Amino acid sequence: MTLDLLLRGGTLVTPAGPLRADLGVEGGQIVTLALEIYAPAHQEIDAAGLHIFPGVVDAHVHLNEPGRTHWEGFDTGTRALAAGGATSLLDMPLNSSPPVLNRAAFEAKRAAGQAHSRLDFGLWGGLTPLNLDDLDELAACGVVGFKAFMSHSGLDEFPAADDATLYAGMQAARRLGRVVATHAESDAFTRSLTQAARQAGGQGVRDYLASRPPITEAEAVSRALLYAEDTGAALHLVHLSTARAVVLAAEARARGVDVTAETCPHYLHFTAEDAERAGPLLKCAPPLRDAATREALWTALKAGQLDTVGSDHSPAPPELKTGDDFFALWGGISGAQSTLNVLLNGHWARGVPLELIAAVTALNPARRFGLRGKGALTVGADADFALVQLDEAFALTELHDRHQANPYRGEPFRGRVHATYLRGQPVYRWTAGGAHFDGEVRGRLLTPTGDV
Ligand SMILES: NC(=O)N[C@H]1NC(=O)NC1=O
Ligand SMILES: [Zn+2]
Ligand SMILES: [Zn+2]
Repeated sequence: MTLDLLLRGGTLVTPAGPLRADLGVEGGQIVTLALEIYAPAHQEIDAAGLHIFPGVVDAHVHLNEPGRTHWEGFDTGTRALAAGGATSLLDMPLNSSPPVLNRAAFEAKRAAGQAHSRLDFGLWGGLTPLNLDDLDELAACGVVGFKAFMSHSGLDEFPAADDATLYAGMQAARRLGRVVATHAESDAFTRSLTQAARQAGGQGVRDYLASRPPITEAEAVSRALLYAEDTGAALHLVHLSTARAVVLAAEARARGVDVTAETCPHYLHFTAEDAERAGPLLKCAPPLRDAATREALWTALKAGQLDTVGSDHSPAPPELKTGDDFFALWGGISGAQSTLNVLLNGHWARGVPLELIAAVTALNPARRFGLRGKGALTVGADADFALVQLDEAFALTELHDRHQANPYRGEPFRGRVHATYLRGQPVYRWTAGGAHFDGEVRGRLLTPTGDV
């Protein structure tokens, strides 16, 4: 047997911890793992001194193609993801246009992904009052789950799910064997607090932060958990920004609710004070919180109470991030490239184990969304991995997403991604000469196997 590729001398980040081992690839899959592999190979890579992470499965990105490719698209978005060590992504049903609310919109986005995605991609369908009748056909198309907003989404074409819609959507999702993901902020709270702030003439960053206090998240999370408990649906709480919400999820899980919790790198890396300084680049919903909350999220992560970390990469053109009225600016953070790096900073500064980083960025999202062959460095899995020089310090200056403005620009990190491989082929390589992307587009549609 001649292997296609042999990685020699690296340290694999396995679920049981870092392990010095060689890794052999054939036909795009990992076919052998051993302390030393003697089989001949067409290509050998000296991975001595490098850590090999399972490719990041970013379950929360907004690539916005078709329809808003000038905000972000599959080509630029997947370049940034690959440079950050990602090999798979799950794209949200908005802010592409039309949003993925039915079969035709699914097919349009699938075609765009197949034409332009450098990475394997799965698609979320939307759950809104407009498309309860379309959930069955979206499931048949292969959506990984249904995403609902419990407050205004920022786009009128993707209306928030009222309580009855969310409940009915969960009943359908349970029947269809799909996860429901919620953007859990209370519409009643956010709407009235926003209105009150604006009526009082508030239009600054502090006014915005104050209009979405932690109770707006806790209240919506509680309601979503109650509905999941009642319907038996699988619930994925995206972008939790407070430890209180994480605790609510953990308590529900302890009493048998099928719930997983995501946070995002920006809640682990930045604070409200950073937002006050940096302004529009750090506008997001839920908003950034204080330093104590950030610390509590790291603690929850280390305690295993956060299942996944997704980027919620949601960029917009500079003109939508410019203006005096902070409420009117686009809310969304450009973070596709930096998820693994934020977590590696947590490894260095807070002792987050490498295998936990691999779990929240790869294994857990792959399992939760039924992505067979993804998420771990095991024999039979797709040969998706990132080669990382763990102790290499650098400032993030080369960003590959569509727009240059990025809150992570210049941030100090330690742990540089030197190469990313998808199904045994390089998609990204970093050398002293700079970044190199493989010319070919090979992304495949990922559909859930059903074991959610
Ligand atoms: N529509 C959209 O991308 N919204 C995202 N942006 C953000 O900051 N929070 C979100 O849910
Ligand atoms: Zn959201
Ligand atoms: Zn999002």
